[in-house]
Amino acid sequence: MSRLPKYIEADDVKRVLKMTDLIPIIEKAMGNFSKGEDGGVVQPARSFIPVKKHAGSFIAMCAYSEKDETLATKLLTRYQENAGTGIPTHMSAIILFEPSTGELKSIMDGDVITSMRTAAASAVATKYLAPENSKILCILGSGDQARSHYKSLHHICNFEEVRVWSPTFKNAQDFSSQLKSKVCETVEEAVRGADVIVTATFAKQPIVEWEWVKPGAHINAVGAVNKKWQELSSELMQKSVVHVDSREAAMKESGDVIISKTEIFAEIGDLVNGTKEAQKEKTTVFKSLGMAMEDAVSAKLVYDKHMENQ
Ligand SMILES: NC(=O)c1ccc[n+]([C@@H]2O[C@H](COP(=O)([O-])OP(=O)(O)OC[C@H]3O[C@@H](n4cnc5c(N)ncnc54)[C@H](O)[C@@H]3O)[C@@H](O)[C@H]2O)c1
Ligand SMILES: O=C(O)[C@@H]1CCCCN1
Repeated sequence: MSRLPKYIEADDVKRVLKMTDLIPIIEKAMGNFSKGEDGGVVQPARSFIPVKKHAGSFIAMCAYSEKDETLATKLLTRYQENAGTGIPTHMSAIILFEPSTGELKSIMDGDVITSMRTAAASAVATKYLAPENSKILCILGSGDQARSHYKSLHHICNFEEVRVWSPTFKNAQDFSSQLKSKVCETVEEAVRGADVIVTATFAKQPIVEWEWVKPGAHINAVGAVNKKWQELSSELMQKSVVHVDSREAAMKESGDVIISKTEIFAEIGDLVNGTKEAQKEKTTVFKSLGMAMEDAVSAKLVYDKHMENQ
């Protein structure tokens, strides 16, 4: 008997997905991922198809987690030139299967999950790596990820000040009128003295320099997902203790890691599992690339909560 998969639209994803539920689930998923075969996660390298004619990319990301009983793929487009047109720069759908039978369970919006699970992964990194009593948050970029990070990181630290910088001043002003923050005119002004820094931009060349960063600060570097792009200077990468979500992906996809030839200290999952020690007192970087595994556990959470309400 064939059954129709459940379609779950963005508003319904938003209604059931709560950051307080998501952060611990992503933390556990990052831990399982870093256990290798014992973690029961299968996550092949993702495929990028360049749509050169239109300056876009199509990305396919698949994962299975035995422990979480979830099997899913996210299909996503990234069209940077959509910025300012009213069409988002990232758009996606997640397809969820039942691992025990292979049945197609659901097709759901992937945009809300991409925003929230990326910010949740940075929240996990920040929990382990931010200096004690972090008070100043700096956000570079004012788009979708900048906004979701503003929300997720407030679950981890009691910030007294949030600073925002964006290449288009008006975008930073709009951000600040919606999410309480101070607009900065330069990256340097935003970064100096901050305890936690988020880089969530489409920069292709480094925008943050080592000398601006407060010793011991923690940086969540979310953009520059391309082997030729950098958000952080090579000096900053080399002098910081660098963490990633997936070593394998970082060596393949991260210009911040590849160009700087920096040494990766740990995956965030290693900190979760206690196999590597978090060095909170040092200047730390979490180079985030995003994992299919994060989408798969988030999609299962959304599906289960959505079906409870049916
Ligand atoms: N690590 C992950 O899991 C993950 C997930 C989703 C998105 N991303 C990446 O995060 C970044 C932000 O994504 P988003 O969804 O917020 O995009 P967005 O389009 O909503 O926002 C992009 C931001 O970058 C700024 N920007 C554009 N060009 C720039 C430049 N040359 N220098 C500095 N800033 C520039 C824009 O003004 C805007 O504030 C992108 O690089 C995206 O690919 C990473
Ligand atoms: O993990 C993700 O969902 C995104 C896809 C776009 C590039 C950055 N990472």
